[in-house]
Formats: sequence, structure tokens, C-alpha cells
Amino acid sequence: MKLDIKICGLSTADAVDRAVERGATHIGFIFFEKSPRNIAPEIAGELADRVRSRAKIVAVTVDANDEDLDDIVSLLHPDILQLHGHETPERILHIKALYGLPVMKVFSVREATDLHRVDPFIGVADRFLFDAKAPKGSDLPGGNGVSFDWNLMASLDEGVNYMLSGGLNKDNVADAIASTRATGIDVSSGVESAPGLKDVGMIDAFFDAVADAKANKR
Ligand SMILES: O=C(O)c1ccccc1N[C@@H]1O[C@H](COP(=O)(O)O)[C@@H](O)[C@H]1O
Repeated sequence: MKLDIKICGLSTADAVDRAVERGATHIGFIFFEKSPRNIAPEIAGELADRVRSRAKIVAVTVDANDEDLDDIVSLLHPDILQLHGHETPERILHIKALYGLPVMKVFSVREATDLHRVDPFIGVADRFLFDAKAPKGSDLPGGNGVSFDWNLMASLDEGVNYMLSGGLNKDNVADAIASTRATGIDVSSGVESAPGLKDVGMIDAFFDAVADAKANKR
């Protein structure tokens, strides 16, 4: 089974190196000022240069304007743009025309009807990411370490290619893989010892748990 693994919200060389050594197919950098994982595009670009040929570089933005996207794209040179805000299909077409990069559009899920919001984006976004809805009062649209009911994903059209995120960690990732058709998994706070602080031991434990889950699924 081919499963993409994205480690998101990276900000140190140690964590970038360990994530990719352990098999991360994607690494993500957060460009959102309110996030404890927010990073300057210049620094993210330097970190990405360490691993560029070995993992896809993902820029995570939230309703970013063209000026901010210009900075991020020119300094990070991402492979993929993850749009984690309220971007419309029209906005995504504009962004794709500007940069020629694949877009992964994020939807937050609490109930089955949330999955229907994907329909107008099919054929527009290149891939989808389903995350949990942010808890009331949170400043962050993602990176909250909360999960949703993965059984809801069974009602999604089988042709939709998606990654799964939201509160994944070493203890629940096997269940997430077993109970969905996700072609990728994405973790941020589940490999942190404190908000924004990635922990290489927790990254190791996460990859160990994924390896066990894949072995048991064969
Ligand atoms: O991590 C953040 O701070 C963040 C900020 C703004 C948008 C997205 C963010 N993170 C994304 O959230 C999901 C899930 O994170 P977690 O594993 O539940 O902590 C992941 O896709 C991150 O890219």
C-alpha cells in the first residue's frame, strides 16, 4: 500500500532531517502569523533545501493574498500549495494560473454534510485534505490536535484523492489508516512536545506506528 506521510509545521533542521530520514514524503511549512509554527519564508526555504530532492515541499497558507504568496513561492519554491482557509474555486484557479503549482485544498469536517463542500472543487484542486473543525475559540484553522469521526469518510465519492489530518498521533494513526481510504496522512501537533516544538522521538514513534499499521494491513 502506497501511503504519503506529511509532517507539518516544521521549523528546525533536526526535525526536518529526521522526518525525511524516517520516510516523510511531504514536509509542510506554516505561513500563518497566529500559529506557533509560523515561519519566515527565507528560513523555510533554507530548511527545505536540505531535503528538496527527497520530499515534496508544502507551503501551508490561510486565505493568503497574492503578495504573500509571491514571497512564499519565490523564497520557498514549494512543490505544493496547501490552502487551509476559505479559498473559493475561482481563487484556486487564479492561484494555479499564477504559479503553475498543484493545490491541495483543505476542508474541515464535523458531520457528513461537510464532505459535500468538496463538490465544486473537484477538477479544480489537485488533491484534498480533510481536517477536523477547529474547536470554538481557537485562533487556528488547523494544527489544533483534534480529530473527527473518520467513519464519515465512507460517504465520500470513491474518486476523491485525499489526505487525512486532525489530531493524528502514534496511538491513533493505525486506526485512521484502517478506517479510511486516505492516500496520505498528515500530522503536526501529534509529534510535538509543546505547541510548535517538534520532538524527534515523537517523530520516530509516529513512523514506527505507521510501519506497524502497514504491516498489519498487508
Ligand atoms: O499547524 C498549524 O499551526 C496550522 C495553522 C494554520 C493552518 C493549518 C495548520 N496546520 C495544519 O493542521 C493540520 C492538522 O494538524 P494537527 O495534526 O491536528 O496538529 C495539518 O494539516 C497542518 O498542516
